[in-house]
Amino acid sequence: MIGYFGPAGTFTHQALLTLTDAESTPLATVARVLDAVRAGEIESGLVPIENSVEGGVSATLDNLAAGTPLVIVAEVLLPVSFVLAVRPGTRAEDVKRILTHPHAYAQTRDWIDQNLPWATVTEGGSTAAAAAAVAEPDSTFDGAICARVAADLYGLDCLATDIADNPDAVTRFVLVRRPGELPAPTGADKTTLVAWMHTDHSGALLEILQQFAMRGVNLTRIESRPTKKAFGEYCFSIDAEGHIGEPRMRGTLKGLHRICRAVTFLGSYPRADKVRPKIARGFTDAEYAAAEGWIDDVLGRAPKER
Ligand SMILES: O=C(O)C(=O)Cc1ccccc1
Repeated sequence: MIGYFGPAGTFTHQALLTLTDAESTPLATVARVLDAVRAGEIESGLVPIENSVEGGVSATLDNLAAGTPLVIVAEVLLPVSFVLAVRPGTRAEDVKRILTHPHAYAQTRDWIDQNLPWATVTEGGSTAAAAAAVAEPDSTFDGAICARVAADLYGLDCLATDIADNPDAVTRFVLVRRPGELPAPTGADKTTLVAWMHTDHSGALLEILQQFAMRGVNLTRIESRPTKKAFGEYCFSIDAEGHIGEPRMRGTLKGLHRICRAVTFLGSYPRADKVRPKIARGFTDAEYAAAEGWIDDVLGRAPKER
């Protein structure tokens, strides 16, 4: 059973339908999805992690960083487009109170300011939960910013469609499981991790970045997040190109383990866009293997199984 950030009609639900038609169940918050996976109540869970306008989804990044480690086994990229959904009969001038998810508001803020300057916006739940709340006859909310499917599902009318400030917005979702066998390397993979650095010396972040740079490993996302343990203390949430099964990435992870206070490995999995990294001279698997072979020769030992 796959859990997803619900209820039915969320963008996460749509992302899930592009991935599989396996049996699924909605859960009301990102934390509930991740905790249900940890508890073994569901096999895997799909949650939003990043979008092209707002950046990282803090609820997901922080829960993955701090909770019992889970691993990402797949990612989905979904173009998102928003509608303003209302109970049938509601006119634009009647839309005084809007309910939506914080990331949906962040992506439609200018449109709301320009078109409904009298409206106040409340952030909470998911976009589909907002649509369901607006559909209640005695709802205190007049409109929801959500996906068109959510408006249809909860019997609402669309007062406006395609209201995103940035029409090309894309959201990335990840499917997580309890740690176990990892997806095999495909040559177009990503690795996600959290680096908890020592804070007692200068240059600690530079040392972390060096571990990637010196092995030709490109980053696709890096964000500092508060550790929530002490004011001013941060960890780094990182996505990098490559798979832990590849020597460049293994070396990077080993290097990070040596220099960091802790490293939380959050998975190596195929990239949704299937983009293969450009591997610079000196960093290919064959060159790593040749270097190991050379050491074996120098030490006069039989080549190891690699
Ligand atoms: O609330 C939803 O529908 C979600 O799945 C989270 C979300 C919100 C806004 C853009 C993309 C994903």
